[in-house]
Amino acid sequence: MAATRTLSHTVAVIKINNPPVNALSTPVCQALIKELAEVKKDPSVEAIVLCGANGKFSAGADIREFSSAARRTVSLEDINAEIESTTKPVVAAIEGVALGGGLELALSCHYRVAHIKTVMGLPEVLIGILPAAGGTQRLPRLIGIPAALDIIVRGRHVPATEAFQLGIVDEVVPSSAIAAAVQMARKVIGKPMDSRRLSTNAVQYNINVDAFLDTALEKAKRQFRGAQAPLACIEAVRASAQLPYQRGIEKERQLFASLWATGQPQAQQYAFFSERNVGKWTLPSGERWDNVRPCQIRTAAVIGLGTMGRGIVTSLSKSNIPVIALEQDTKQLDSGKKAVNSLLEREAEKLKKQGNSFAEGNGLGSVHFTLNFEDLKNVDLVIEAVYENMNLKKDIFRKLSSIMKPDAFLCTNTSGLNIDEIASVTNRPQLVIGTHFFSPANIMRLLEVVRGRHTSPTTIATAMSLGKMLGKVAVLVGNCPLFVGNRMLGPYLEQANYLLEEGYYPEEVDQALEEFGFAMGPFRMMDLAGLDVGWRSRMEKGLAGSGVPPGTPARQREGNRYCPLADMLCELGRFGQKSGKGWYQYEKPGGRHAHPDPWVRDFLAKYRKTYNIKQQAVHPEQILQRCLYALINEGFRVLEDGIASGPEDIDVIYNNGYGWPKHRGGPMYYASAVGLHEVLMVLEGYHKANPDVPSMKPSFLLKKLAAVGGPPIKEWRTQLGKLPNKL
Ligand SMILES: CCC/C=C/C(=O)SCCNC(=O)CCNC(=O)[C@H](O)C(C)(C)COP(=O)([O-])OP(=O)([O-])OC[C@H]1O[C@@H](n2cnc3c(N)ncnc32)[C@H](O)[C@@H]1OP(=O)([O-])[O-]
Repeated sequence: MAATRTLSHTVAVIKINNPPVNALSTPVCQALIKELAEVKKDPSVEAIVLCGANGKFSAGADIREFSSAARRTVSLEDINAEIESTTKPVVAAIEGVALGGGLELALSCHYRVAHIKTVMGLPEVLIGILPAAGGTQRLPRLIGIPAALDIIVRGRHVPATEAFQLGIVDEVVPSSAIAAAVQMARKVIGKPMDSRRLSTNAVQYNINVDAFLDTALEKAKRQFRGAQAPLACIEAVRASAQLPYQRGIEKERQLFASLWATGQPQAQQYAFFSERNVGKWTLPSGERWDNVRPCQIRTAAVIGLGTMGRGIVTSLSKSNIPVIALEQDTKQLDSGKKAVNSLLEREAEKLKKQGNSFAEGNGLGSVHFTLNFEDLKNVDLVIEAVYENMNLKKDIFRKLSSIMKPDAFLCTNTSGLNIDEIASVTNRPQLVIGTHFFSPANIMRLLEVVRGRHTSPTTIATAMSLGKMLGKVAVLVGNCPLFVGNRMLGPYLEQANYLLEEGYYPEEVDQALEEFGFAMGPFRMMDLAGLDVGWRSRMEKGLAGSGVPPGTPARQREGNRYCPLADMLCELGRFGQKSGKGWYQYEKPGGRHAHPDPWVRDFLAKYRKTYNIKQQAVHPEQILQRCLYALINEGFRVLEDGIASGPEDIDVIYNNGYGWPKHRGGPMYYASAVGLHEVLMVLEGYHKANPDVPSMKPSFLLKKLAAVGGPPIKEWRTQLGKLPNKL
C-alpha cells in the first residue's frame, strides 16, 4: 500500500509508505489523491495529519520517473493545491527527511511539526532541476526571498532547529512528530485557515528584489559555471515576487521544461544514481557488497602528518573514530598537531552550528599524537600517509606487519604506487588495501579503494564501509600505475602541455576548460598540486634530469613526443603556488591568486623559437576536444583493462575528485552524450597526424562501442562483460 490511513478520534492520519525513502512515485500520488478525497467527504474526520512510514516523511519525487518512458500522470503541484484548499486543517508530521517534493508537500499543509533530528530542504538544484511543485512560490511566501533563495539555490539540508527559527515549521519536538501533529490538529480544528494557505499570501520584502536577484544571478553564473538549474531557480523566485501565485506556478513549469531540454538534469540524475550504485561493488568471484560483512572499525591510526595525513586524521575524528596520529620527529609531530587541532576546531564549530540535527553520540573522536610505533599495535586499522616513495612505504609496512595485532587492516594512501609490492613485505597481504584520499582529505568526498591481488573481500567491504562512515563516496578500483583518476589525468595534462608548445598560454587553456565547467583548469591545478611532484616522478622514471640518456632530443622520449616545459620550470625553482611561481605568478610563496605571468609568455616564445615550433591555428573548441578526448580515451582503456567496473565508477571519481562539472555527468557520460563516433573520429584524425602521441590512439573499447552504434551508457556493461576484470 503506497499510503495508509488510520483514525485517531476525529483526526485522520495518512501515512506515505514507499520504502526506502517514501519517494512520491505515481502510485504514491494516486494513493494520496484517493485518501484525501475520502477524508474530505468523511463527516467523522475533522482534521488530517500527513506523515511518512518508517521515520521518514519523504525524499521527494521519485527521481527515476523523470526519465522513464511512463511519464507522470499526476502532478505533485495538483496534489499540493488540493491539500491546501481543503477546509479541514492538514498538519504535516515531519520525521527523518522532507526533501524536494517532500518539503513542497509539507508546505502545502496548513501546519508543520518536525522531529528535532529531521533535515529538510529543496535539493532539486543538485539534480539539475528546480522545485517545481510550488516550492519556488510557497517558500518565499513563508520565509522571504533571501532565506528561500539560499535554500533553493544551494539545495542545502536545513536542520529542524534552523527550520523552526526560519519559520518553515511551527513546532519542533524531541519525541514522535506524529503524536505531536495529531495534538496540534485537534487544537486547530475550527480555527480560521486563510493565512495558513501559503499560495494566497503575498511575498513580503523590504529589499529591492530585482537588484538583489540580479546580483545573485551574476554570482551564480560565476560559481556554477554553466550549470543552468541555479539560474532557473533564481528566475522562479523572482516570479514569486512579481507574479500572482498561479502565474508563478506556470513560470515554474516553463523553467522546468526548458531545463529538461538542456540535457543537464539527465546528466545530474545519472550522476546521482551512479554515486549510489558504486557502493554496490561486485567481484568476479561472486562476493558482493551485500554478501560480505565489513569488520567494525573502533579505532584507527594515521602515519604521517603532512597535508594528506592531517586531513585524514580530521576526517576520522569528524566521524567520531578515535585516532592515533604518528610522526617521525618532534618537530613534524608538533606542526602536524597544531594543524590538526586547528582543523578540528573548525569542525567543532560546524558541529555546534548544526546543533541537534546531528545523530546522538556524534561528536569528534579523540586524537592521540605519538612518535612511538608501539602505540599503534592495538588499533583496528592504520592508514599510512607518508610521501610517495616505495622504499619508505615498504619500511613502514614491514614495521606495521610485526607490530600490529594480526587482524588489523593496513591501508596505504598512495596516489599511484603498486599495492601488491607494498603488500609483499607484510605477513598479511589479504589485509592490505589502498585508500587513496583526495586533498584536502577532510573535505573532498572521493575515496579510491584500491584492491591488490591478495586483498580479501572482507578487507574491501571494510574499506568501503569506512568510506561511508567518513561521509565519502568510495569507489572500488583495480591496482595499476596511478589507479583510475590520476591515470586518466596523464594524457589530459600531456595535451594541455602540447597546446602551450603550439602557441597557447596557460591562462587560455585554463579558461577554455573552466568555461566548460571545471573547477580549475589544468595549469592552475598543477600549480596548486606542486609541479615538483610530477617532476620527481619523471626523474625516477628517467624521463627528466640526469637519468635521460645522453643525446636524447629534448622533445622526445623513447621515440615519442615529449614536452619538457614543466621540467624546465622546475629546474628554475618554479614549483607552483608553494614557491610563488609556476605556470602563473602568485602574490607570495603559498599565495592563492594566480596571475598570468609575462615571464612565462616570454619563456614560451623563446622555447618555440629554439625548437622552431610553428604556431598552429588551434581553434578554442580544439582545446576542449584534445584535452577531454585524451582523458576519455584513457578512461576507455581503464575499462578495457578491468581497472574500474563500469563507466559510472569513472564518472563518480571525476565528479567528486577532479572538479568535473556534475551537470555534464562525468567524462564517460559526456562521451556518450557527444557521441562515441564523434569522439573516435577526432582521436583518429589526431593520431593519424601525430603518430608519436600514443595516448591519442583510439582505444579498442571505444572503437568497439562506436562500431555497434555507440549505445547509451547504461548498455556499455554488456560489452564490458566480455573483457577482463581486475577487481
Ligand atoms: C516535480 C518536480 C518537483 C519535485 C522534485 C523532486 O522532489 S526531485 C527529488 C528531490 N529529492 C532529493 O533530491 C533527495 C535525494 N535523496 C537523498 O538526498 C538521499 O537519498 C537521502 C538523504 C534521502 C537518504 O540518504 P541515504 O544515504 O540514507 O540513502 P541513499 O541516498 O543511498 O538512498 C537510498 C535509496 O533511495 C533512493 N532514493 C533516494 N531518494 C530518491 C528519490 N527522490 N527518488 C528515487 N529514489 C531515491 C536511492 O537511489 C537509494 O536507492 P538504492 O540504491 O537503495 O536502490
